[in-house]
Amino acid sequence: MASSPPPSRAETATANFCWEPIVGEQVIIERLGAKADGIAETASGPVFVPKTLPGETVTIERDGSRADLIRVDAASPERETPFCPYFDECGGCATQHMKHGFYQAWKQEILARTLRQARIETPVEPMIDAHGDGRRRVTLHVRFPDRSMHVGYMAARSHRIVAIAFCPIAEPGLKEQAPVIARAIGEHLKGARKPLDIQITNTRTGFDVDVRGHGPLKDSDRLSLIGLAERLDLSRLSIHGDVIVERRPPAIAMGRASVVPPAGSFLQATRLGEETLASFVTEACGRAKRVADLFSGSGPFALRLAEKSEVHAVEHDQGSMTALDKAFRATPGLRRITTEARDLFRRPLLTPELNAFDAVVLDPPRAGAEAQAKQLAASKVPLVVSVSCDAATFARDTAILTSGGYRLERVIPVDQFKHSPHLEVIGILRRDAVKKRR
Ligand SMILES: C[S@@+](CC[C@H](N)C(=O)[O-])C[C@H]1O[C@@H](n2cnc3c(N)ncnc32)[C@H](O)[C@@H]1O
Repeated sequence: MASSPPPSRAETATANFCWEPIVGEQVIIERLGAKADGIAETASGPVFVPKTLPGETVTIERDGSRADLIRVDAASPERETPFCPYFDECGGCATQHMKHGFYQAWKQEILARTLRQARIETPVEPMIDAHGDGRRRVTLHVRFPDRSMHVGYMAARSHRIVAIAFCPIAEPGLKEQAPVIARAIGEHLKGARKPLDIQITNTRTGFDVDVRGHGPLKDSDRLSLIGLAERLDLSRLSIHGDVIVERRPPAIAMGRASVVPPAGSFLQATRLGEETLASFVTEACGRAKRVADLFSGSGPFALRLAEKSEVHAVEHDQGSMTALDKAFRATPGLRRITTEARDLFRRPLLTPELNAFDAVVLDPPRAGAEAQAKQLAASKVPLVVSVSCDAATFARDTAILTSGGYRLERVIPVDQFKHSPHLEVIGILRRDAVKKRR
């Protein structure tokens, strides 16, 4: 019987790619992907290796195109010792192994490249560090595999929990207290053994905790959680936004106002991030008489803009609109703020409505504001300040606005999610006065 020739390297690699993990393979990292993974080109295609840098020789274990780092054999001069003891395992941070200058240049280039691909030529300004005292909100996970309880963050690209005693990138106070709170809540709800996601926000009056993943509570659980909130001195405790107990209103300072956002609603990740974004927004709007703040949340921009301008705030979450209205009424000396709960994806402000404003601020979720940008592109509004947490949708929406006659004057990256690939960006767009048609 004729023996078949030995498989080529590519065939072996392809076979391994399909069927079994490869352990102990050495590769060279060529570049970084948008999520900060190092990318090595192999015979079976690109392989993504987290926590590696271009030029490094590393040994990996891989399953298809995804790999885990076993060791760095030859390190890049841009490699830094991570300051967090959990970094190697934890999926929360992706870039602590990069030297600061390298990290900044890499992040800035992701934005610049995305804009170039959308044929937007405006130069990107230097990135502003807005980490400040750290994240004011963290989400910890509680899982009940087997008979045990695990509390921590998810491991990178996995549902495995990495137990942590503290999170060094959270605000002082929150960094050690968050795992204590999550564990205590897990202990109280462990009877149901449901996976829990516990969002903890550091507010002016204490920790505001929203628990996701648990179904409706039994009366006995409810009572025991009220007792726990007392013992942990929480300001508020809610399950899926349903408030179990509010011992003190969990207030957040927004400019001169104090806001109590609805449980579990959106909040900028760091105080300095919010202040930095808001200061660019208010500076660009200057003394504009009427400003529309679209996707306004509980009003971090509206409440600051109202020191000089009348503001119409629009957002789909009715709770956020109520919180903003209440804060406005309790703050003396502000110009008028009106609020409107409206789904801006399905019902964007229409061009004739937009034409009543001297400036429009946009701050949509990651999906962007395509429908709203199209209405703006046809409007006469002289100034649009576009705030975004997603470079790709920012580029898409900006291209819509520039094709409608806006000039993109400035692009400012704001690094609120330090140690991650996420980046905030502010675009300032103006159009010259549109002559009235006869
Ligand atoms: C990135 S956040 C910005 C919020 C606010 N500007 C801030 O800085 O806190 C986006 C906001 O858009 C709201 N949102 C999401 N989808 C929406 C929709 N379809 N229509 C209107 N608002 C929406 C969210 O509730 C959230 O408050």
